[in-house]
Amino acid sequence: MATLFGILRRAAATRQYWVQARLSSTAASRQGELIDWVKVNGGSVSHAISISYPNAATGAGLQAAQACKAGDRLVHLPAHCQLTYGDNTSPKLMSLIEKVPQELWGAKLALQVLQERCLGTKSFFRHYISNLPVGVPGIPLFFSQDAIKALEEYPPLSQQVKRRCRWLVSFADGELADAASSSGDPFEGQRIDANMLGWAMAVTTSRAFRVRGPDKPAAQLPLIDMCNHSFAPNCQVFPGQDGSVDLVASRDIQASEPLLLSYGNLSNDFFLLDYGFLVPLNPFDAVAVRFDVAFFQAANALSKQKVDDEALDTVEDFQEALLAELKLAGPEADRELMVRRSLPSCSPRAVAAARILSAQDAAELAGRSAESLGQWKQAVSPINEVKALRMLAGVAFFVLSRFPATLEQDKQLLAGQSAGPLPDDMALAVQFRLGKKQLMAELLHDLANRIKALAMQPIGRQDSTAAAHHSTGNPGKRSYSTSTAAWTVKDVLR
Ligand SMILES: C[S@@+](CC[C@H](N)C(=O)[O-])C[C@H]1O[C@@H](n2cnc3c(N)ncnc32)[C@H](O)[C@@H]1O
Repeated sequence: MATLFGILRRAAATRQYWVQARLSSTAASRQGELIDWVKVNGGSVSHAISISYPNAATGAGLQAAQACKAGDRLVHLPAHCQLTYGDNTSPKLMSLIEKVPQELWGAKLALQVLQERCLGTKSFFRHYISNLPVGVPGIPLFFSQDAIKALEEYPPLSQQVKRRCRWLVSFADGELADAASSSGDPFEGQRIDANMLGWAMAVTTSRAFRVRGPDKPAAQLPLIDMCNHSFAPNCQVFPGQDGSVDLVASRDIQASEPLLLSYGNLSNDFFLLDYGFLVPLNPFDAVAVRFDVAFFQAANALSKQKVDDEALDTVEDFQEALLAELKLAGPEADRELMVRRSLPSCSPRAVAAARILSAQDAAELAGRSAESLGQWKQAVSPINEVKALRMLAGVAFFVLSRFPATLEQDKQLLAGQSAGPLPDDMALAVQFRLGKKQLMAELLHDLANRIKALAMQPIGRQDSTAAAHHSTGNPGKRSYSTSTAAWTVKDVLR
């Protein structure tokens, strides 16, 4: 692994990203050639758009050279101008593409991109290929060892990076080396190493479109792929019946506004891994938490739960059954819980699990489906809710405390207070993990607010039913008065 990061890192350092803050005359003429290439090959490019350089961080982009109206077609790209694989791919290349696992869809397309690159001036796509960035340094495949180490604070991402690296090395050393030494080499006699394959994969994951659905091969869309990302886009891409693709203004656009597409409602894991950038305070960011009954129970203890702790020491059959319904227990369990930035979507399964594990007996949850237990508005009872919220807060606290560096330490690192200015890859890695900590801190804050809000409410009639049950059905446990509002949740919080 060390070797691969070393190889990719050295390669990134010796190459210049072609997108500079200012447009060099060579780059400008190459882009002019790309626009002409689209036009002479049956496509169209509206005179209302041009290539721009918004800033060094985003690289090049498209912008409106003149005002455009909603619905205006800005680029039309016929099917044969889209770089993809399929019927026209040589059998030798196709057999390599088929050996790539489905989840690495970007690597399948990367092999076709590499073939075009190796064909050089003989390639139909030469104007597109010569406009591609020669490095995508924000993508973690090209990170230094230190930056990878900084990412290891959040294993769900660092493990994916390492898996990709391992696959790149083994595929390049195995399948690609074999292909090079056999007849009909698809790469014109050029040896494709892990670095070249890594470059091509970074190019495809950061620029490919899957407009025809996830089951169809992805495609590079020349020119259209120069649109940068925004969650408030002003353009959309539409596939046509004949295989063509259009870039269309989705609202009126003023002159000199950038043309922006949404790459999808993605978490920062995807933005970093596939595109090499992060969206600060990304509303779709998420933290993966592995569900484990013992972990939730320990979190509960950590939150200093005072009421009925003994009920939480074991998992009763009714709880096990509901957890299995949520696929959090049993042979088909999927224990990954996603905690998302917006609290209402803080993993309904996590909310349900906390309510289930906080229930004192089966009667408390009678008539409730596992699904309804995951909806914030469908609390079991104020008392159960406080216990569940405290459990979730304990989980959030646990997750936060497991990060080796604190939120404050990361902020100091980014401000250059600890070790001076960080190299770009380290800054990205620290920003990424800081985002996860901020998300968990926001969750903790929101849970605390919910607990406080509950504490202000008297327990009403609805809860007195559950309270009555506990007072009669569980003689050993703390008894609740059935008189309306005799209890407030403040009592539970003591
Ligand atoms: C599809 S390409 C867009 C064109 C690209 N900027 C270029 O120079 O050719 C996607 C790449 O653009 C950059 N990018 C796009 N949107 C961005 C954003 N909102 N913030 C930072 N970088 C962005 C990232 O480097 C990403 O990998």
